[in-house]
Amino acid sequence: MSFLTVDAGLAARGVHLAVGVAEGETVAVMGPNGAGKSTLFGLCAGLLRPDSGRVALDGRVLADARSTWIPPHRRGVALLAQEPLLFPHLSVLENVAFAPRAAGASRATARTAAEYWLGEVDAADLASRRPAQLSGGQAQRVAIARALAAEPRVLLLDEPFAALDVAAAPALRRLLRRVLTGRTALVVTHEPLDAHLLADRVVVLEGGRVAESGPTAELLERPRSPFAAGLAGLNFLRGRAVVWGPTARTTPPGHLRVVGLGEVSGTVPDGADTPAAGEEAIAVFRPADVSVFRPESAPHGSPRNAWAAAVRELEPRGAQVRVHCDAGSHVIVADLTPAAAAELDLGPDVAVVLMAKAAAVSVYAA
Ligand SMILES: Nc1ncnc2c1ncn2[C@@H]1O[C@H](COP(=O)(O)OP(=O)(O)OP(=O)(O)O)[C@@H](O)[C@H]1O
Repeated sequence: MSFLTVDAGLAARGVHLAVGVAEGETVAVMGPNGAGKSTLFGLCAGLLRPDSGRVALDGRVLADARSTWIPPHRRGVALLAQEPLLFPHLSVLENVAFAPRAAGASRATARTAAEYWLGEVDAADLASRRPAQLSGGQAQRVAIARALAAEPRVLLLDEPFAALDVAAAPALRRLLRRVLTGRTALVVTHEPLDAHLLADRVVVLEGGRVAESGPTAELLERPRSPFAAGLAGLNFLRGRAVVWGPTARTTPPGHLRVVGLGEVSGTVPDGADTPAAGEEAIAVFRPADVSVFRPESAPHGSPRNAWAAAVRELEPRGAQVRVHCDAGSHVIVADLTPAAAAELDLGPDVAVVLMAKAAAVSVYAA
């Protein structure tokens, strides 16, 4: 059983989340707006009460839909908000000492603890300042020290870099990497890089449910949800695996039928699960591996995937042009050079044929 176990729902929000976190594990929580990230934190921190299921920490139920309710300050769960919420009238040291004081420590013990944690976040020299005299990055470090001074068993960080300017983020990222090592924590982030640097594992939420979970690198390489595919910058199609004939053709070995698009051929990557016929399967491919043709000049009889599509919009993207296309009921994006986009005279509503070699399409079981 996990150290922190959430298997809890809030019907009014259409949310039911099942998430387990091992002791000492840091988990990145990702997902689009409204996916349930804040609800997950609220359930853990004691800001929301589940109306089904329960939340438990180290075998002790923190909240359930019936009678159990441990109040926030007795859970051993610290929530760090996007904005560092420091008491404006207290010094930095007093802010950090507040947590041990509230837990019953003597003034001297609380002060010693505060000095220790300020040292841990490289903010010892800020001890006598007021919050108004801190930069955003400094205030966030102090807020982290305060959260840690409460000696929480679980730390919840809600987009810790959201309120920081880009210049302050790298130092805080290094700091968090250090303090999160071996700590039980959940971190909401929109950055795959932060998931990779700070967390052991990613949980992706979509529509109030856990869509997928796994090590960051694996999730980006073989996403199983449209959201994770978006993070990885990949086109994503979901369908059912098909096997042709009594002996399935083996090159290319992966085929799936995608509703609203047709058949897609790809290759099962090493280490991925080959889908059985009829099973749900996923195809992903890079926008750079999609070729765009005008219908009249599209090559025929090629073994590639070919989809009739219409350009929806063009988007400049660094040295490339990203072409968003409607192909059946799906959106497929292709990256072209500006010269190629100009030569094809692409624009909204222009009819095109999109092609992708089976070797460039990864197919695996959903
Ligand atoms: N106070 C509220 N009352 C009712 N429903 C809410 C409330 N807050 C959020 N919801 C709903 O609960 C669902 C989950 O929302 P939640 O805020 O947990 O998502 P989120 O992943 O944190 O989103 P964001 O990235 O926008 O912060 C959504 O359908 C949302 O509309």
